[in-house]
This record gives sequence, structure tokens and C-alpha cells, in this order.
Amino acid sequence: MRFFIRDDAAAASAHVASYIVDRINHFAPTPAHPFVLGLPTGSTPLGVYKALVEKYKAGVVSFENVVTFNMDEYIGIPRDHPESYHSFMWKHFFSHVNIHPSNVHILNGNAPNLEAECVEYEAKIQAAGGIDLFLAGMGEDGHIAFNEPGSSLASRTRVKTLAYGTILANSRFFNNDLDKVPKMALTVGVQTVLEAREVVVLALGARKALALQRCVEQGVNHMWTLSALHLHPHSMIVCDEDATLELQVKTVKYFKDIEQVARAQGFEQILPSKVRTGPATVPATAVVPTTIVTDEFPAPTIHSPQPTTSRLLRATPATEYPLRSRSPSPDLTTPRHLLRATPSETEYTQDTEYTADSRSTTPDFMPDSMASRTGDPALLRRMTPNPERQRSKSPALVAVPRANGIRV
Ligand SMILES: N[C@@H]1[C@@H](O)[C@H](O)[C@@H](COP(=O)(O)O)O[C@@H]1O
Repeated sequence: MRFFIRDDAAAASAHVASYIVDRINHFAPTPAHPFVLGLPTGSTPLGVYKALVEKYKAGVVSFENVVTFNMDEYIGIPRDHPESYHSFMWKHFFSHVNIHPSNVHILNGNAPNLEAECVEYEAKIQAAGGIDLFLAGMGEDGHIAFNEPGSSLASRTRVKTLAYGTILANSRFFNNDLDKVPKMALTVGVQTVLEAREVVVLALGARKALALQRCVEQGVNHMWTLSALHLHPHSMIVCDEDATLELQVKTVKYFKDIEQVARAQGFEQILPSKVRTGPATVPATAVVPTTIVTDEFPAPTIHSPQPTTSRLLRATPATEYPLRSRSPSPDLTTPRHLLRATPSETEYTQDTEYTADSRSTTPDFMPDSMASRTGDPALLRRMTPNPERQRSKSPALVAVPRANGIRV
């Protein structure tokens, strides 16, 4: 999971908006190959929608070939109710950009057959080729979409009863009148979200801090359904400083550090080409042969990515595993720490009969003297291999001291 922490809500929202624009532009959607975007409602994504509208108006992005699927919708309030998610999406986003209304999909909470509506919604997502990027917010109880605590992590689009805490939280949109807040909703399932090629979550403010802590630092837990993102290969959380209040300092520092280190190395945490382009042709990419960034080999960007054989992977080849050397002569060229399995100062001589086991990274054989104190000869034979007998079977298997990594 990628995790980016920004100073405040505006910076976190700007980061997400720029990321989405980069993804759409790099994808270069066409009518036959549209970019499929999953979208949330709530107060959290408002800054993202505002920034996307600004970027559209500035000519930086087009939604001409973007298809959208919203996460959820209340049951039982009219579609044109000011707090329906239909109204929300058209008010804050769709009516300000060049998206085709026929490309917008929002669940119908007034459908005559709600179950059929949900099944059909899943089919529409499939027919569109699956969701390329699912943007999500997070409930205070760690829910994603309306997948309340206890939801199955294998759930799909369905009718969902809302938790009291969610009704309470959302009452602010209904004049703080609990009676006016719908108690049920249609929502995509956790599994529906996990099937997107990428999931991006925005978490803002101290009221999300506990849920963020549970979802980032603790394991996958059906009581904090957003934590299922740990099962997704390409998930990303972006939050502001306030939302980190319950995280350990160590966690915050770790994620800030890896972002800085990667940037300093000229490395960007990018997605595999297949994920970035969907079913379209994967663009050819050049392999940078050195760790040096030059005009000829510039730092990778989302528009000019490097394949997974990146410079960072090159820096840690598999040969760094500390296998014992099979070389008949002392290896003076390989750094000692790459040859040693343990910090022990003994090494078997070169004519030892090496087996697959002897190439493992387990420590050198150390005879155990404990059994000799049991006084039971049978047990002694069984538990303690006699090092002298082993040496007589394989005369060359003699431990010799080493100095400065060179056999003496
Ligand atoms: N179904 C929505 C969620 O998709 C959203 O993430 C959550 C958080 O709302 P807010 O962003 O207002 O905190 O609200 C509702 O429950």
C-alpha cells in the first residue's frame, strides 16, 4: 500500500486530483477504450472535485472518454433530493465538466427491484471493462462505500442497512435530524472495490484518525472494512496531518521517509504498465542501464515510466543473498558480508561435500553438548551428532578459522 501524508486537506486533495489527471492523461482514453473511474460522495472528495473541475477548465484534462461508477446511493429519498448522491455528484462535479451523461452510472435507490438493480450494476461495471481507478473516502468507523463494520470482505453490490454511527455522522447533511437520514442504502461491495485495477483513498481530519490507524497499522479486519485494501496490489491512501493523529510516530516517519528516499533516488512509485493502460497496448519503455540520471536517461515520471527492473531493484540483485561461496580459492573481490551466512569466524574448507542444504543461510553447525549431560547413552546418540564421527565420514569437513574474511 502506498501512503502519502500531506500538510493539510488542500494539499492532500490537490495530490489526489493531480494523480487522477495524470492517470487519465497517460491512459489516453478513447470512446472504444474509456477510462473507468469509481467515485465517492461525502465532504472528503469535495476538494478533489473542485480541483478536477479547475483542471478541466484550464484544459489540462478531458472527461470526454471517462466512464464513471459511483459507490453508493441512499434508498428511499427522491433522486432530486438535495442530499441524494445523484444531486451531490451533478452539483459538485458532473455538471462542470464535459462528461457524457450516458457515461455516468449511479445506483438507483428507488428501483422497483433493488436486488436486480445491484446485480445489473455489477454487470455494467464488467461490461465497461472493470474500474481502472476507484476513488474512495472513509467513514469514521473505517467503512469504505457503505460497507459498514462486519460487512463481508467478499461482498458485492447490495442493499445495506446503515450503522447508527453513520446515520449520526450523516445527519449533518439533514439538519441534524436523525429521522430524516435514510437508514438504508445501495452500495458496491468490498470485493467490487478490490476488483478495481487501482484504489485511491482520501482521509481528511482528526475525525478519521482512529479509523486510519486501524486500517494502516493493523491487519485486515472485517470490522474496519477499508483495511481490506491491504489485499489489493495497487492501493493508495492520501491523508492530511490531522488524520495521522492516532498513528505511531514510527509509521508516519516511515511512510514520509520512503517517499523522500524514492524521490531522491529519482524513483517514482508507479504502477505496472498493464494497470496504467488497462487493456490497451502497453507503451514501450526504455530501460535505464545505470543509476545515474542524465539528459539521455531522465528520471522516470508517470508519463515516462520505467519497467519493474528499475534502478532500485538493480541495486538489490538476488546475488546479495549471503550464500556460502563454492569458489575453490578465497574470493577477494566479493565483499565479505555477501559471502557470509553468519558472523561466525569459521568456514568449511572448499572440498567440503556441498549439498543444497549447505547453500542455505542457516547458521554453521554447532555441536550441542547438552545431551551429554543427560547421562542416557541412547539419548546421547540420538540427540547429539558426534562431530568427530562426522569428520571421519567426510575428512575434508574441517572448520578452519578465518581472518578478515580470508581463509588462513
Ligand atoms: N457512503 C459515504 C462514504 O463513501 C464516505 O466515504 C463517507 C465519509 O463521509 P465524509 O467524507 O463526509 O466524512 O460518507 C458516507 O458514508
